[in-house]
Amino acid sequence: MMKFKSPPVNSLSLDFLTEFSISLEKLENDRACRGVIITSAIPKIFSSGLDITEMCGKSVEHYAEFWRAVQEMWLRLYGSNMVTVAAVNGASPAGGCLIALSCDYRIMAENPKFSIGLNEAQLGIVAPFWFKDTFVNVVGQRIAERALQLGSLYPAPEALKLGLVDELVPEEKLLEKASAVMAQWLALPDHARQITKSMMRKAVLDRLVAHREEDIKYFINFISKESIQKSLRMYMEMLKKKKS
Ligand SMILES: CC/C=C\C/C=C\C/C=C\CC/C=C/CC(=O)SCCNC(=O)CCNC(=O)[C@H](O)C(C)(C)COP(=O)(O)OP(=O)(O)OC[C@H]1O[C@@H](n2cnc3c(N)ncnc32)[C@H](O)[C@@H]1OP(=O)(O)O
Repeated sequence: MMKFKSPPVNSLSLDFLTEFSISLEKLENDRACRGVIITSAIPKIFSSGLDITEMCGKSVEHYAEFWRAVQEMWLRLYGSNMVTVAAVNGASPAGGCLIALSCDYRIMAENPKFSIGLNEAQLGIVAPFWFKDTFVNVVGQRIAERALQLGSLYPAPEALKLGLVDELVPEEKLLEKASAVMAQWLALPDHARQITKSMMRKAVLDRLVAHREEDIKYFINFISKESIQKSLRMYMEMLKKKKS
């Protein structure tokens, strides 16, 4: 089990992403480890997505390093040979949703206050093609098209209806259920499951691998625009104001 614990909201900073990728690599190379449950140690928050402060007012070099770390995390998680189960025990916007979408199975606490989705459009930014591909592979083209354009965040019951998560359980049963799902998936021979998983995901993974440097350039060019920086600053201010 991997429990995110980066207060206050498990935002995906460069350090967090680097540590996450290293942990995944270690588990992947451990022959005794066949599966991982991903959840959060922070009440009410699974992950608040990419750390917006990493994308605001930093150097081009920093943006490149940060974006490479985001790519690396996704390539490792989406391409993992292990069984991956997301036990979503709180809010899961944007990059948090990407992590859940990249797992093989998603169980969410049945709390309508917890929402999940790729809300990038609401911040005035664009979900990259590989976020979009991962989303389409889970919910299909039509739902993804609408959800991405509107930057929708769905409360848990709606997320279930759309197939964005596979099931809802009472919060106190979340880990028990995740373990039961893991046992069910691990009951199959690894090689058959792994080859099947790779067959289903390879095209989408290969697309980023083939365009990785180009994608970094796109990101830098996009995020460095003054209009985008302004949108992000306003969004951060809005988050802070919401508190007061
Ligand atoms: C042509 C172009 C083609 C292609 C494009 C190419 C590239 C693409 C370019 C860009 C794509 C970039 C992709 C980004 C994906 C992301 O993940 S963006 C992040 C989106 N995340 C969010 O919108 C979540 C925002 N947060 C919240 O909604 C709430 O904080 C949350 C519900 C998670 C928790 O609420 P609550 O418990 O009330 O906590 P607070 O809101 O009070 O937050 C506590 C403090 O944490 C700070 N914070 C929250 N989220 C973030 C974050 N994601 N990053 C950094 N900091 C965050 C918040 O400001 C509070 O700070 P404070 O205590 O006030 O100092």
